[in-house]
Amino acid sequence: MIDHTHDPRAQSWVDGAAGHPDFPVQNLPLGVFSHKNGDTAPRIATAIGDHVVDLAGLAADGALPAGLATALAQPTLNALFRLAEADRVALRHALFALLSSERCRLKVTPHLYPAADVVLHLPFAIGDYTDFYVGIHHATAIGKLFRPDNPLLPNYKHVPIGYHGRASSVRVSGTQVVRPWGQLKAPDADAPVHAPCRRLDHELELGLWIAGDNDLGAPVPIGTAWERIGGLCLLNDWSARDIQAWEYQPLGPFLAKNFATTVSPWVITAQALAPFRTAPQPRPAGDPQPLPYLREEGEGALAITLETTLRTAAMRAAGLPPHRLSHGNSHAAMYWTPAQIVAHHASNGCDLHAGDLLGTGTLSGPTPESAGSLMELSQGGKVPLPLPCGESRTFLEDGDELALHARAERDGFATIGFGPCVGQIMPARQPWA
Ligand SMILES: O=C(O)/C=C/C(=O)CC(=O)CC(=O)O
Ligand SMILES: [Ca+2]
Ligand SMILES: [Mg+2]
Repeated sequence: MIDHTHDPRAQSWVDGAAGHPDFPVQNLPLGVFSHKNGDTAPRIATAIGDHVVDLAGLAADGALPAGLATALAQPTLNALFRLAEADRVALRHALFALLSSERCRLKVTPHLYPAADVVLHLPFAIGDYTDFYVGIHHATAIGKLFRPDNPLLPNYKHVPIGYHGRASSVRVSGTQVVRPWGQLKAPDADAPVHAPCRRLDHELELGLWIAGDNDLGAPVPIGTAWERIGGLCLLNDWSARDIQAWEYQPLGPFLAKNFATTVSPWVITAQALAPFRTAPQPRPAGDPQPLPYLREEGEGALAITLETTLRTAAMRAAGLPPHRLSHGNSHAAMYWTPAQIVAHHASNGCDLHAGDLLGTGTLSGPTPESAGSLMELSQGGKVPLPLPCGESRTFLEDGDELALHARAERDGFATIGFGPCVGQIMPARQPWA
């Protein structure tokens, strides 16, 4: 739904919010923060420019729709996203009015804090996490590296492929990532060794935050699947490629991917993203049409600009900014849409609940510079990438800081950003010594 909250002429009275690259008043993402000093209990917030607004505080003052006060007083977004979509639309409209109208300055100011003074938390208590594989260029490229004769398996164009991930190790942006140990077996070795991962990689993905609930046994029809997407985030499905190559058959990724998954803290709501919905890429001639339960009409796809950057310890020491590793767009990457992912996941009656997290899969574009993992960028570790400071990388080294970025942009609309999804690699621990 596109309404006046998308008017590109609207500006917030909050200092620095007008023209902010991520959080102008047209975005109004939802998240959870606590104060660095003072009261450290987590509270629900929105971001506006370089500030956050405490929504529990605003609701307690009676400045937000009364029916939302209980959900807004919780330490996570689960209760708010269990409510009907209309409630989150009402919240967006109320926040837009409060933050764009100068008359509301006095009402909001007691609840406005500089982003630098707060810490952001995981926005949901995550019940379940599933990762898909809808990036067809990634699936083809990585398939070639794992299975040279058989890159894209015959099911790919019929079924949105996924694997069940692990919710316990999902962390918010900024959390350090400890290099995992695992079983590694070089192709020419007789036996595996147990050692720290040597081929540590990132995966550039979008995360879908589920809204609402469906009962066990009750599928989600494709026509209503978008209503179950509360919002999006960036997701880094850190991947230990050497562990993965040895363990993944026949059941798929396990310890190669469940040691850490990083998400960006702000939920970019489905309402904020409405102007950036577009028709899916037409399927190439000769590709099968989706089965009826996956057939989606209209503007089900998303056009979101994506970027990854890397900063090594040497670059940090030299005061250099992060180096761009890749840039692309979700529209060029996704063979299946967000609604197809949700409808397929629930098509057997699997119940999805508010705060569940679904990863899209790595969103590599069709060109080498838009690859969403180092495995692709370094062609399986064969071609090192040159970096500033005279360094190079095939895979991540200790001290490296990897960041994902995303923006939704379209002529005639204010650009909105996701805020970064960052993780720094820490050395493997030595639990076996
Ligand atoms: O075996 C393969 O082809 C590779 C599988 C994955 O790496 C799983 C995954 O995380 C998919 C993705 O992010 O696109
Ligand atoms: Ca993945
Ligand atoms: Mg993971």
